[in-house]
Amino acid sequence: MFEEIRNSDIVQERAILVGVYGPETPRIQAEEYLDELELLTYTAGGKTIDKVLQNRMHPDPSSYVGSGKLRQLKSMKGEKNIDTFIFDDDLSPTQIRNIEKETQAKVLDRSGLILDIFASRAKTAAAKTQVELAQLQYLLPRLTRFWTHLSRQQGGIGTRGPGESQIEMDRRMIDKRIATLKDKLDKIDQQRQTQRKGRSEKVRISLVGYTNAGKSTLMNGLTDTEVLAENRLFATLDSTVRQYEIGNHEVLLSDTVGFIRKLPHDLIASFKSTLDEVRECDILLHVVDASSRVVQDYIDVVDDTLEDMGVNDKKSLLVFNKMDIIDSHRINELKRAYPDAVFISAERGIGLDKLENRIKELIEEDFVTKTMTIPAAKYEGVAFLHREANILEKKYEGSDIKLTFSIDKADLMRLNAILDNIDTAESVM
Ligand SMILES: Nc1nc2c(ncn2[C@@H]2O[C@H](COP(=O)(O)OP(=O)(O)OP(=O)(O)O)[C@@H](O)[C@H]2O)c(=O)[nH]1
Ligand SMILES: [Mg+2]
Repeated sequence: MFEEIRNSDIVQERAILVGVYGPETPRIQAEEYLDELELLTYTAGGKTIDKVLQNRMHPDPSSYVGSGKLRQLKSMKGEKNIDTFIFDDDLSPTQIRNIEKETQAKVLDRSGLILDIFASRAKTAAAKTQVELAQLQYLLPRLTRFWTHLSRQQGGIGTRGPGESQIEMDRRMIDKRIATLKDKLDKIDQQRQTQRKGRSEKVRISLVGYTNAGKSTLMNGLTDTEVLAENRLFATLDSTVRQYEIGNHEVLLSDTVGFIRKLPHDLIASFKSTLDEVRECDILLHVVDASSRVVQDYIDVVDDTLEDMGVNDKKSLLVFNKMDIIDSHRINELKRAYPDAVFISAERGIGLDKLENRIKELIEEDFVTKTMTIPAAKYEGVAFLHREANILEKKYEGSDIKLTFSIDKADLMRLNAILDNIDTAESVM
């Protein structure tokens, strides 16, 4: 009995997905987008019953699709017992209101859906605060609709929404909450900056990429840890950092939130603290799901998002993942198109050695090998080298120590400052 009630509670919301195609978005691309929207809907706990695409020059400003299509949606709602229409683009408050009025169903747009997923998946305090901030910023311009919606539920059809003054009051309340959340995020930000300072000597590598590309699986494969990886979008919402070694280099590898086409702008802004890990790293590993039909689209979305975040001059390596599920013909095609990329299967552990070698090469690009004879009195310099450099050879010559080491160029400058330019220094490379 109890079980039955539980089951009826978790009946999935039944949704129809709606998109448009036309001169700017060819049909095949629009179909791919709706497939992605279906995965988003599934991630949010909904079930896609049908997908509807309309050929239009532009989305209709008052109702996104044309009025004929809107009537069709309405009749589909009755026939297929639909709860919700989910639109692939962001809708204006007016569009949402008009579509809801005509179809008498719940209407969601892409940003609303993504925010909902983020809200349900946020686990850490930081992620929760960041999502709430983005949600309120999304809600603010839509407040009128929100209220008419509420009052309809409370007072039945025909009840008028609350007066302007009540909306105004609510707006002020939300503004206040937004300010509080921003304060809270500033504090989290400061804490994280302090944490990051403490580990500045290590090479920092960030995994970035489209959601579901396999970033967390790769993190697990490289570092032998267990971060959550699953076939839903946005499995990871906060960043996780793991220390690990490549060659002789100590590396901090971070896994973070994935990107998606049309990620709501408020969301990127409020995830600043999480994404600082990416902003401040030395090397980006851009993970791509090679089994996708639209690989370059995914790469572009990630590159554009990085640019929006102000990240554009980092060393980066393209990593094509999921090689185990694509055929050799396609692999060759990709290898020709992306000659500098590394091809792996994070899940099967294929190609990880090669990937590590490439990472090592990238790290060492910035390294120089030096031999120096350091007088024992300059022990601070010796200590610095033990901390920051790879010591390749060490010989005692009387009270002096002769060291051969490889070191990051920036650290070499710091070393020179410490040693006050010892004149016995000689370069090997
Ligand atoms: N076939 C195959 N599947 C893989 C591979 N790597 C990851 N996957 C699957 O892809 C899905 C997503 O993997 P995740 O590691 O969670 O992806 P992510 O990039 O961290 O995703 P988000 O955190 O959601 O942005 C999971 O179902 C993995 O099992 C691979 O090499 N081959
Ligand atoms: Mg992940």
